Amino acid sequence: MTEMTYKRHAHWRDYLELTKPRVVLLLLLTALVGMCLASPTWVGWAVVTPAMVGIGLMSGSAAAVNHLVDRHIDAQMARTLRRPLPSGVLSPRHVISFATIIGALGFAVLAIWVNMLTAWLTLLSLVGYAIIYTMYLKRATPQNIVIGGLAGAAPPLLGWTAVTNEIHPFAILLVMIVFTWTPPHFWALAVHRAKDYAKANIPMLPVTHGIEFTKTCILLYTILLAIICLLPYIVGMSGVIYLVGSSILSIWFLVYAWKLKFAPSKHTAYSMFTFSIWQLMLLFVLLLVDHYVVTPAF
Ligand code: HEM
Ligand SMILES: CC(C)=CCC/C(C)=C/CC/C(C)=C/COP(=O)(O)OP(=O)(O)O
Repeated sequence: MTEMTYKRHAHWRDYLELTKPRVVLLLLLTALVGMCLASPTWVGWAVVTPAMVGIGLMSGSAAAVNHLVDRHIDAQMARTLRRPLPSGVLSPRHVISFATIIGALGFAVLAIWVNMLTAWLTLLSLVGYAIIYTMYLKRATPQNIVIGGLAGAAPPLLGWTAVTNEIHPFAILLVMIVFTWTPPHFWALAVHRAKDYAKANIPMLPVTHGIEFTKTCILLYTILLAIICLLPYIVGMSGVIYLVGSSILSIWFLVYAWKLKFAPSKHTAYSMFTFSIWQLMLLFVLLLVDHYVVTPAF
């Protein structure tokens, strides 16, 4: 693309948009909860600050690479065509430089001030999302987001290893929660936006297997999620505040999934997508509150 086609000068907000800031904020909340649950007492800002900065920068870098790789398909979908690359506000070269700089900076922060295990695992997540999911899986299989979801689910583990420098089964349990949450989160949106994905020729589940099959998968994953959300209480990681709060959230999410399958209105799919974000956020806030209020040190 030549300079002639740029519509306006780039603004710092365009760079911020490349990092998918709201997604990264929720990822960081899950990382923070991983850090806090890794220790019975407050872990201290000396670990929390560099871990959040490093994980945040590397997630933002992964998101910017996603914008770069997807710029042609983003230009074909109503939801994404106004992004900085398809709208011609930023050039691919700008985006490559930006993603490289913040990605390398994030890795350096983790390597210097946190630990190498966390730095490598975060790099693995970056590669998982930016390369494996975006470049290959997204275009190859309707299971793209299930497998790719592992990268987005990693931050609680990254937070945990930042504190302890080891991989603990409780951290894997937190990863499993986000991993199982991802299909209903995304497929609810994909049902709402199925025509967009079909137009851009992306093999998302509603495009390849139809809306009804996708709704059944959403319901099954939501049931699985409700079961997995009981595990933190069952294994003694969390207490009764978590149990009560998470059960309410699970039932609420199940009602959405049930309604989407058996009694949908025009808005059910999008409302369920919006609720999914609140559900995950509140679930992790509950883990945090419960940890400091009722759960004895393990
Ligand atoms: C492969 C995994 C995932 C896929 C395919 C996916 C897909 C999407 C898509 C397409 C949107 C855009 C909706 C829109 O523009 O209206 C979105 C929004 C969002 N996602 Fe995900 N997501 C995934 C994982 C995650 C994870 C792991 C988190 C956080 C823990 C997350 C948090 C969010 C948030 C907060 C939004 C709202 C963003 C906004 O309002 O700008 N997502 N997701
Ligand atoms: C280092 C680390 C933890 C990396 C994970 C980074 C990350 C930003 C994960 C979020 C997953 C996500 C928003 C997928 C949507 O991509 P999409 O291309 O399907 O959606 P789009 O059409 O909105 O771009």
